[in-house]
Amino acid sequence: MTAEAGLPDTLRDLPAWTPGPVELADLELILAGVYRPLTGFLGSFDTAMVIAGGRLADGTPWPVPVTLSVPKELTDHERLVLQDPEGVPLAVLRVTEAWQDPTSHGWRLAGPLEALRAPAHGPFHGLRRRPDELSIPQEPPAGKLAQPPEGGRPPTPPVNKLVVATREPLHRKQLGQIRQVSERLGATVLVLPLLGGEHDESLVRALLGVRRELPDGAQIVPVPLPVRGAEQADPERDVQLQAHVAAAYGATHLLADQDVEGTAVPTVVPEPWAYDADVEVWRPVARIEPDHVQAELTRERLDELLDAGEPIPDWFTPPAVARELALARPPKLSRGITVFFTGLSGSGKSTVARGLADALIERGGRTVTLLDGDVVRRMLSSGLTFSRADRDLNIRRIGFVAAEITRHGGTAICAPIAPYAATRAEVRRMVSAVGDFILVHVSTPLEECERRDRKGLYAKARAGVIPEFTGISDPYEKPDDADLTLDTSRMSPREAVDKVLDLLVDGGWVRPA
Ligand SMILES: Nc1ncnc2c1ncn2[C@@H]1O[C@H](COP(=O)(O)OS(=O)(=O)O)[C@@H](OP(=O)(O)O)[C@H]1O
Ligand SMILES: Nc1ncnc2c1ncn2[C@@H]1O[C@H](COP(=O)(O)OP(=O)(O)O)[C@@H](O)[C@H]1O
Repeated sequence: MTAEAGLPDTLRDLPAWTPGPVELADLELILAGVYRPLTGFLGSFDTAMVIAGGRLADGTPWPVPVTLSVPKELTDHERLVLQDPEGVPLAVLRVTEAWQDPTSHGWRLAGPLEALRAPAHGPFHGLRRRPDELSIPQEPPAGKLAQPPEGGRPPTPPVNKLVVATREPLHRKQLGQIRQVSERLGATVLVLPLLGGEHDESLVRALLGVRRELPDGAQIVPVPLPVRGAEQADPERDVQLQAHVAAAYGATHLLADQDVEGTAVPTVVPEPWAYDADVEVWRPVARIEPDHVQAELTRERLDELLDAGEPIPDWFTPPAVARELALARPPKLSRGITVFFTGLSGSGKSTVARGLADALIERGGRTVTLLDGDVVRRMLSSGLTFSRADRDLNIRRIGFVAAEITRHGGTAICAPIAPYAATRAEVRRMVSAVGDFILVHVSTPLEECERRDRKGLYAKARAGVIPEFTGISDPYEKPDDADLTLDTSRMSPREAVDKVLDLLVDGGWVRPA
């Protein structure tokens, strides 16, 4: 890595691009040597071979396509600066191939990377380590040192290293299993929190909170390894990638839920454990008396307890972990939520949204921000037109603000037309990552909206004075994923508001009146 200086003169004229979150994580791991033998992003042939058979073109096993998407405009340059989301240059890509993905037809660039600067890390940056920065050699666990042969050099002690790569906190069961496996293998333990979710800091805190319950000397090193997109989300290949990462960090074994063949280091699947409720300890199922009661807390039950704000039992997880679970999934009554109205102009979105905001404020207990279509157009999105691109940008801006409000436990009520399903889905994804999202389709028929014509816009649209008018000369894609549908030609505004309130009360987000 070069020193923290500005961009070298020779690179200033190169085009720059900010890769997506998974690609940035890949870039960091390539530069850190964690993805060796990869030295850059893959080309079309390597990618096809990896997808088809889990091997690079030269036969080296590699589980997932590590590729870089770019807009077409960037495909005819020899070099490209890759930067972080704040625009800080991280690396230079020497382009060896520009290629088009055969399925999505999106453009990709391949080629080796040259590091410019180590990526800046936020919270817990002090824990990050590249493999070459780990404190090696590590001491073998006490009692495992072989005796030196007489007169000869002492042999290097066989040191096993168990890597536990996880996107979830460790509960009492997993902690017991890790202690058992590491003892059996005579292994030191390295926990790799796999970052890339909305609750990264919470995950790291939850793992630091159980440090004392891990085998002595266990290290915790966060590694950016987000879950890949749907088309690549294959649990076996994820384990294989984790095994590559583990190998780079010197692992001899990787703890896994399932045995996977051909991994870079062997996987170890712990034997099943359960809570022996009679003697109040976790232990291997095989060692629980047949007449004893075994307990487990399912994921569904855990979520129910968290949603209701009820305590997580101490037998299941240590208090430090329970605290983090509650922070990552707050009780529904205080969890952030976005209620997103969509529908034609004049369908009643603003009227119902305003009525809902008033009702929630009157009840108390929730902070409310109303992002009405017209108001947003004046403030956040002034200057935007009603072209498809501008409407999408407008909705994304609303989604961004709504997601921030939701992240901080607020209630965002949005009421734009939002005519395109794909953009609405994008907003649903953004918000759902940090809280809850409810889509309300105000499905009032066009004829009724046009009859109301509160602002005289339909008349102008029919006369051709306003072009690209939704429902007249521009499309509206009806949602098929609405959580509630309201046809306001058949109900009063009060009834419409009550239907949304009922949904919020039934779902647990709002206290019954
Ligand atoms: N061409 C065209 N098409 C649709 N609507 C138009 C247009 N020109 C102006 N208006 C007025 O703008 C309001 C819709 O803005 P939105 O931001 O909600 O639209 S979008 O979601 O970006 O499509 C909409 O307000 P509402 O009636 O509250 O929906 C209209 O008053
Ligand atoms: N049940 C109802 N819900 C909402 N609006 C209604 C209803 N019945 C009649 N209206 C009237 O329809 C018009 C809807 O306008 P508005 O709320 O601004 O719609 P939008 O925001 O979708 O453009 C208002 O004049 C409102 O009084």
